[in-house]
Amino acid sequence: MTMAATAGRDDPFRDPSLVPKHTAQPGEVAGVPDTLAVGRDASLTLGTDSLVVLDEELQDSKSARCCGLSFSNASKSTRSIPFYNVLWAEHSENGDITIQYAHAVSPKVVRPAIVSYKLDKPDSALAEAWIEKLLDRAYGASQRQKRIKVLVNPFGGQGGAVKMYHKSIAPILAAARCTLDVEKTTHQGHGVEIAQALDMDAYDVVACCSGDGIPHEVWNGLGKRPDAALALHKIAVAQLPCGSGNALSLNFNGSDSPSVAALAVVKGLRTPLDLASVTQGDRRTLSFLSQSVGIVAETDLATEHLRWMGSARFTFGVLTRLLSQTVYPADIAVKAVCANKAAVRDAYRTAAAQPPPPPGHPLDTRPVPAASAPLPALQHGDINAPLPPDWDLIPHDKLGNFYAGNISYMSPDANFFPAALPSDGCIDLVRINGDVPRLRAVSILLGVESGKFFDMEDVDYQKVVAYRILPREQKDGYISVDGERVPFEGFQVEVHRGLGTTLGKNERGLCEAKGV
Ligand SMILES: Nc1ncnc2c1ncn2[C@@H]1O[C@H](COP(=O)(O)OP(=O)(O)OP(=O)(O)O)[C@@H](O)[C@H]1O
Repeated sequence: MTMAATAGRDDPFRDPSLVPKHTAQPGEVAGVPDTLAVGRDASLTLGTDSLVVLDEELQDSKSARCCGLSFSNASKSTRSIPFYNVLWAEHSENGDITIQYAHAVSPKVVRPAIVSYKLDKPDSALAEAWIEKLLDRAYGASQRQKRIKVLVNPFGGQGGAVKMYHKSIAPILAAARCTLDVEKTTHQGHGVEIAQALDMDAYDVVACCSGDGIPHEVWNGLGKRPDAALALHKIAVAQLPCGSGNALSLNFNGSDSPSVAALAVVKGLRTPLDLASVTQGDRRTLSFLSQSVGIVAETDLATEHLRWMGSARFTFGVLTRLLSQTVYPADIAVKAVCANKAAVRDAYRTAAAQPPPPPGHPLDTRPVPAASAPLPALQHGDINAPLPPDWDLIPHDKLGNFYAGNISYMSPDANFFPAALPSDGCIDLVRINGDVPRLRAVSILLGVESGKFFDMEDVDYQKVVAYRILPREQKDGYISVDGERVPFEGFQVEVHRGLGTTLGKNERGLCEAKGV
């Protein structure tokens, strides 16, 4: 991402007043100058992608260090702050203009910083109009001053969520003038209860300082309400990564670093997200991330005792099972939309080539559901209904990995579903046989990290709108829905296009991942 750290690369001799003029966008205040003179030798200019601070005193002023500006090259008098990093700006009666921004301390850490200057001649109308223009560039179509219900799971990840929230997240949200209502989860399922009772008119976002478990609970809580469709549409669920699995943040904030994710949430665009109904027994659960049966589920859920290994735990777990060529027989029926990789790639490229909304226009153009609309009815029945006549139940005797994903990244180095489109109404389904020769199996595992996975011949990859899977010949085993263990019995999944809402960086609503 472009951050304040790039400031040092700017040409120190460039005259910011010569920065190409930005074309006025609808809603922008016409006639407001891009450059404000702030003192004898200083100016603030709205450049193409950043706010350019020209200040002769930056060359030797140590006091300006408290402003958080970078002094890697003390001879420079020009610094730029990417608009993306600008959090807030305001002015006082006596002509002070104060700009708060997220300063990149390192690629994984941003901290709030301030630049403050006095206008040459106090002019409230000018200051106000210029600040409006700056905030317009800084936020674009993203809502300013979001009202956020923050849920902190004190036991998420290594148990450091409360500390991470106060140290890395809250300062960024506060600097952006978000309205915050913070609550710690006190027990399992608390996220469901909070979302179920949430005052929908009081918040725009529920941000979870947690792993993927709390977002899963929040979407399910919203889904239990009598006004589920409206609640899922109105309330964006985001993650401020503080857990052991932070896939939601990796895919939409482009990072699993708490402070960088906080900035992404501040700047996030409302992004429609498919949610899938998983029916099992007589239960119906919403899934935003994944369902897995076989090697991934077993590795994820059966290796808790290896947590001390950190991220190597997963690789180790998969390797031991690959080498023993474990199979997990099942009968599977799918309703496919893209039945082969060529069709999948085509669908991805078509979506990725769509023009983004015009500047200032929202990405989310879904119609608002009626206030009384509940969760959508199942189009294909549940797991207990007869198999829809156009689905075939196909025996998979050698199944090794059954993995269905709604978004791309499952963990930091695993872009497992590179073709995933968050609101295409499909879930991406990967199937790999468990009896592939060991060396090839290992190369598949390595292919996930290297990005070659999708094209490997042993990897079956489809886009489906619904499926049913019935495990066979195993007394017990592991099934994971969004990383949580569910009973070992058959289940059916049906995708609801754009039923949920998250916040994302991508102007086309795509995941922050390399596609296909
Ligand atoms: N105060 C609490 N005490 C015990 N469990 C809680 C509490 N708050 C939340 N939980 C539960 O913790 C689970 C995991 O949460 P989360 O996803 O935040 O963390 P994680 O570290 O990524 O998860 P995991 O333990 O699954 O790896 C959720 O199922 C949630 O219900």
